[in-house]
Amino acid sequence: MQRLELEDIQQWLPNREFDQGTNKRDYGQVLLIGGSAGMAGSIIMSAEAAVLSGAGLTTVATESSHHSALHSRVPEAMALPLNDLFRISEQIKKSTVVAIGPGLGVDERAANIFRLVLAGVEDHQVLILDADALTLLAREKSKLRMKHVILTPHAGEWQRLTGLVPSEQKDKVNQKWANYFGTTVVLKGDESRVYSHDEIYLNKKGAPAMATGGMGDCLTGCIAGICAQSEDVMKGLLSSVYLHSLIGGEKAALQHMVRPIHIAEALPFYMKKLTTSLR
Ligand SMILES: NC(=O)C1=CN([C@@H]2O[C@H](COP(=O)(O)OP(=O)(O)OC[C@H]3O[C@@H](n4cnc5c(N)ncnc54)[C@H](O)[C@@H]3O)[C@@H](O)[C@H]2O)[C@@H](O)CC1
Ligand SMILES: Nc1ncnc2c1ncn2[C@@H]1O[C@H](COP(=O)(O)OP(=O)(O)O)[C@@H](O)[C@H]1O
Ligand SMILES: [Mg+2]
Repeated sequence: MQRLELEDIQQWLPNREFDQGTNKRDYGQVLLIGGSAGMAGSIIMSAEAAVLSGAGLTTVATESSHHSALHSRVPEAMALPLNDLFRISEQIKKSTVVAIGPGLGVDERAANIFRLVLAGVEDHQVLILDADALTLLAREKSKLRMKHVILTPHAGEWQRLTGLVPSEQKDKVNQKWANYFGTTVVLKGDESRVYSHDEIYLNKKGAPAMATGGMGDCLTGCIAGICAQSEDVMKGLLSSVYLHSLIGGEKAALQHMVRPIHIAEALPFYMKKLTTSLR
């Protein structure tokens, strides 16, 4: 088991300080899919984190009735209707990272979009399955064929996927299940663990002030945005998990609870501070 440390994350986070002649297309295209009726906030929080962690272009497939809410909170993001499977499928092809699940629902439409994503994502892309996409995966219990798939369950979602109740969710068996699905797994909790094929990483940062709805949705956007700019998917993933908790933990020193959107707002400042001469 390897504990995540600040010195490692400083090396792994994307650093733009010395880039020359780049444009938005050099920093990745993120597609976020979710936010069915009543759940606009989930995918808006993901979008805010993706944009503010530095994704070059962010597109959100969400209920059309949520587009104005999305644009008023995150005008940098583009929007697609959740009902338009053709446009979602076209957007998948253009994406560096696809993240699906926050607020998506688990009805027939959600299942169709989920299948479209599983069929469309290729080995050069990163796929993140969170929230309701994990429930849809649990129904099928299928192995995933793509090279870079990240699952981000909490203990309840992991139980749905594996049948393990939280007290049975121990490292050895968790890693076996991660390997079974053919994915990297971020098992979220007060301490989060990342199970890759051959290593387990422990994140000790964070605080109970982060225990509020939407905190995982924010993490999903953060992973998507950072992985979209990272050559090495695992380094992008590990630095996202650590950074999200680092910010939450530091805010918790002054606050009873921490808003997910405030973690997103802090991302560009922390990324600059941790990766450049400002540190
Ligand atoms: N503002 C919003 O629109 C929000 C939307 N959300 C969406 O709401 C949907 C349901 O999400 P839920 O996370 O409630 O998932 P689920 O309703 O799928 O799972 C919750 C179940 O897991 C169990 N469980 C065990 N350990 C847990 C743990 N550590 N944390 C949470 N539950 C645990 C709970 O007891 C409960 O039975 C998702 O689509 C999610 O993205 C939430 O993210 C909250 C905020
Ligand atoms: N007590 C805690 N200490 C540290 N981090 C926490 C704590 N409770 C929750 N978190 C973090 O908050 C996030 C919660 O994710 P999740 O349960 O998916 O929330 P949601 O679905 O409501 O967005 C995870 O990143 C988890 O690690
Ligand atoms: Mg969640």
